[in-house]
Amino acid sequence: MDLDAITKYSALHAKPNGLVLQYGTAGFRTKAEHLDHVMFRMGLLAVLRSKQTKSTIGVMVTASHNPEEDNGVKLVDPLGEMLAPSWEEHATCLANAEEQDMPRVLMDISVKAAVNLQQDAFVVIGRDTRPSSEKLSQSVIDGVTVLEGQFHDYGLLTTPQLHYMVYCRNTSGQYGKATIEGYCQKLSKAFTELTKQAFCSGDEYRSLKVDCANGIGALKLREMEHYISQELSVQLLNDGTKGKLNHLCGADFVKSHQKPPQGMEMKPNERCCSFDGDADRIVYYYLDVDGHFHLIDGDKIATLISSFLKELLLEIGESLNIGVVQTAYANGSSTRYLEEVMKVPVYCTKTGVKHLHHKAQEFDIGVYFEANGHGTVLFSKAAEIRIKQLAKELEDKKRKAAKMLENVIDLFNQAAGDAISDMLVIEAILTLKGLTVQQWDALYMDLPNRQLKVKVADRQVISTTDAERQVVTPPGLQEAINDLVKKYKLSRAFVRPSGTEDIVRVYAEADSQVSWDTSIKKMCSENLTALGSRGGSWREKKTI
Ligand SMILES: CC(=O)N[C@H]1[C@@H](OP(=O)(O)O)O[C@H](CO)[C@@H](O)[C@@H]1O
Ligand SMILES: [Mg+2]
Repeated sequence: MDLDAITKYSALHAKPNGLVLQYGTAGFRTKAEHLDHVMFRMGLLAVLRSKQTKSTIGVMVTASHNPEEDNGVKLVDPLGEMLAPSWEEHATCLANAEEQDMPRVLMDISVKAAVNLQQDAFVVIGRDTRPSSEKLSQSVIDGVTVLEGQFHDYGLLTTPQLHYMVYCRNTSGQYGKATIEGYCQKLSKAFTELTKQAFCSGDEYRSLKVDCANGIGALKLREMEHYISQELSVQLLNDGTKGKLNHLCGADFVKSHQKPPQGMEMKPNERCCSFDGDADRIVYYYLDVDGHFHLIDGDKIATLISSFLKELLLEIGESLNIGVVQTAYANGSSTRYLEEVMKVPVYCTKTGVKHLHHKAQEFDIGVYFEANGHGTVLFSKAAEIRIKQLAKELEDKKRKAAKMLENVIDLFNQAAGDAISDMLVIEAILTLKGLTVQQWDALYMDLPNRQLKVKVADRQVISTTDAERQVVTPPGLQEAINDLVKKYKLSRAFVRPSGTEDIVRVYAEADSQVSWDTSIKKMCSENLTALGSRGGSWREKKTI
């Protein structure tokens, strides 16, 4: 390690004194102007991680659904997964080291993690469409180069596409070709094969309006468009030609405001969807004939997908185990429907896709989605081999079902939740099952629910257990929630500190009772105000 060169180049990406950031659920995220040193240092860290794992490591420059002025960065591990927790800690230490200490901290990390500095390193880089992203990704490259790592800059990519590239490169192309063309070809081939099997694919199944949040999703869906145009016509809105990234549009806006994005003209019963700013989340929605807005979130996406997979497994008569992974934010109706009607086991993990992804790896087929629309399906290697074998051995209807499963495996991005891939899966399932968006929505009725953001002096005084569903500290808070919950039917409430914002999140759901709403607010003001609350605002989903 050439410490002189590192010191010299680091000075060109100097850290503002006193700035402290944490590698959180989604990497580092803050105002773009504070991130130059973080990018340079993440370039350095990616080289160390690459040397340690003897694999290609990814660096994605994006702040997903945050406002355009923000930016962020996250590292992608060898099989396209999120960075390992011990390296998240290294990332935080390195980003926060004051300028003069940085080379020493870097050395410490390489010693602690037993990095062989003689090993070659290779880093791939992608970025979203934010005005600040190009310059910031250049700072990542500076970090990689000063440690003599090699790199490939993919330029503009969706976050899941970068995960895909990393996965492809570390499996010698077995997962697919590590190019945009390879990505489009793999997905479109699986999509075409699948939809070919449909009996009915009338016009209503063939067109879809997509709100691209004025982000990278628009560019990448355009590239995919001509590969799938025979089967599906997509109309792109908020494609970045006029509006501002994530402003009044995108999956996060639609999910949290429960209304259509700006720029989307919807006819009754027309199927529409929204991507978020880096195209790793998707939600669907429509207006009914009375003009009421209906959101179809990650929970209902997981339900549609798992019921389809279960039917195919029944058809081929193979007892592969299937599990659905959710977080505490999943609507109680979805959990009940999956467990009681579909008889699928459901598991709850902490918030953040890395937790869901990890749990989903325990099953032959692991379906995971956050309510906000981030998710995918993972197939174990053994399940994949078995399905491929059955697609050759079985006959007639069984063979057809096995072939469909084979294509479904290829259509899902198994490295990360992917709006483009999920959209194609959903469109294929709706076509194959001959379902309209209303029929899909009618699988179950969401319980009315609320989310509240409360500012407190120090959100870390709240600690939780049981996948964040129970409060441990401060004392008394869980008892207050228990007292409240037992008075209402089908009610559930929990409080946890956010991992991405300086706030505490309160979630509550119950069947329709006006007083529940008032009671929850009262509980919050009595218990959270004691923590130095600075008030909060309800995000309404449905009126109780
Ligand atoms: C309730 C909610 O939607 N929480 C989001 C949000 O996490 P918080 O820790 O709740 O701030 O951002 C995460 C990263 O994007 C996402 O994974 C998660 O689902
Ligand atoms: Mg995102």
